[in-house]
Amino acid sequence: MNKIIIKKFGGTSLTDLNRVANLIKNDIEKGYNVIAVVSAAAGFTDQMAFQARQISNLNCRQELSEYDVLLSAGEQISCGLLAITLLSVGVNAKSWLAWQLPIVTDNFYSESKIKKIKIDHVKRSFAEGYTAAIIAGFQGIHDDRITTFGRGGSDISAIAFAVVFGIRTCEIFTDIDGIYTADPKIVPRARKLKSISYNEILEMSSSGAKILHNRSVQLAMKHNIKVQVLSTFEEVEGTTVLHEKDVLERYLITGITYSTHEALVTFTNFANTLDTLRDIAGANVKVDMIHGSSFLISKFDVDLMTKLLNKNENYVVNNNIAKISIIGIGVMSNTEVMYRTLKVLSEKKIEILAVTMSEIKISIVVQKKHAEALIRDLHTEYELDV
Ligand SMILES: Nc1ncnc2c1ncn2[C@@H]1O[C@H](COP(=O)(O)OP(=O)(O)O)[C@@H](O)[C@H]1O
Ligand SMILES: N[C@@H](CC(=O)OP(=O)(O)O)C(=O)O
Repeated sequence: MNKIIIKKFGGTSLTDLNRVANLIKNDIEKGYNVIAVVSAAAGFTDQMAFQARQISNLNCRQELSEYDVLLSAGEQISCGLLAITLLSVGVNAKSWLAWQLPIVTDNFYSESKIKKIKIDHVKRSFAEGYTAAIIAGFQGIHDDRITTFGRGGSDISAIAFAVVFGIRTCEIFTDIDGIYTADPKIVPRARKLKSISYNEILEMSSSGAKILHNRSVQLAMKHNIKVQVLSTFEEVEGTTVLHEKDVLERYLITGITYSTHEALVTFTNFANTLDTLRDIAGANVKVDMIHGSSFLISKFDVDLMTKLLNKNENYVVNNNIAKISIIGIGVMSNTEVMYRTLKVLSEKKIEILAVTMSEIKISIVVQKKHAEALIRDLHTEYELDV
């Protein structure tokens, strides 16, 4: 059997099927077989999620199971369209949905984890002369029901296929030519990184950088898979994700990210805060950055929290906040980073609503209206601008 290459195409790439098909065809002409993991076309999953949330808060398992049926639809469309495009340019391609292989997961609808992937069908198809296997990303099955892995989860599918096929490299194709020190849509002078460590990109993706799903990075790190982030539209060197010891460049700060997906909840009666936090955590709501009598939760969980706290009115919810994270190995032990961060905040007269630190990340919560300019100012302060 030919050697296999794994390529994942995100939603932003699938707007140009001919380009994607050409990238796959080039590898096949060089003698490889290709496993192409696909997402839904950009915006499709968002639109489905929006429609579902107009109908329901999706608080019960049965609804979440149906939500997964809906959310996984876009990947099926991409599979069919890409396979037809490949066949039309002479590539012997075949598409595979999760149930056909199968990709077996646990039963946590909308946040499921892969337990097992059966690869016999794909192997057999290559043996029969197919050269491209198009796999629907982001989806699995549990007891004959469709599951999904969490938004952005087709990166997880791609790395999982690299693991089960024993392939050491996984190529992630997107609309940008690599990982930058900040989102270039916000910081036009952001710098492209040649390489980045698993730990740093893990912190970046957990703190709002969309570029890779954090669980895909964990999986790649665990199985020693080199991840390459590449552009679908430009043939240039991308960014490689690897172990810290193999990273070439080193800056004081590796990247700055921001997220507006959280709400800041502040209790006016501090005495109740601990009991309340216990109840919230017991209801499976993730609590982040506890700061005095304030804490962060996902905006999606605000309704659930409000229901849990129906008798308690001693709190306020602020939805107009942003969490800015400064990431770099050893940021906490280097006092210079905190000094320079506080200097920028005080010069710009920006109030800190909450702050946390770890050895690799400093996160600060500020009013959302300050966030984008603040990221640019911090980026300049740390001499990251190109
Ligand atoms: N540090 C960063 N480096 C590169 N891109 C970033 C970064 N932070 C955020 N992004 C954004 O991530 C986008 C790619 O992610 P996404 O839209 O989910 O792609 P895909 O559809 O391929 O999965 C880029 O267009 C870019 O705006
Ligand atoms: N279509 C899914 C899965 C995914 O991974 O998408 P993308 O690769 O475009 O981020 C989503 O939008 O969440």
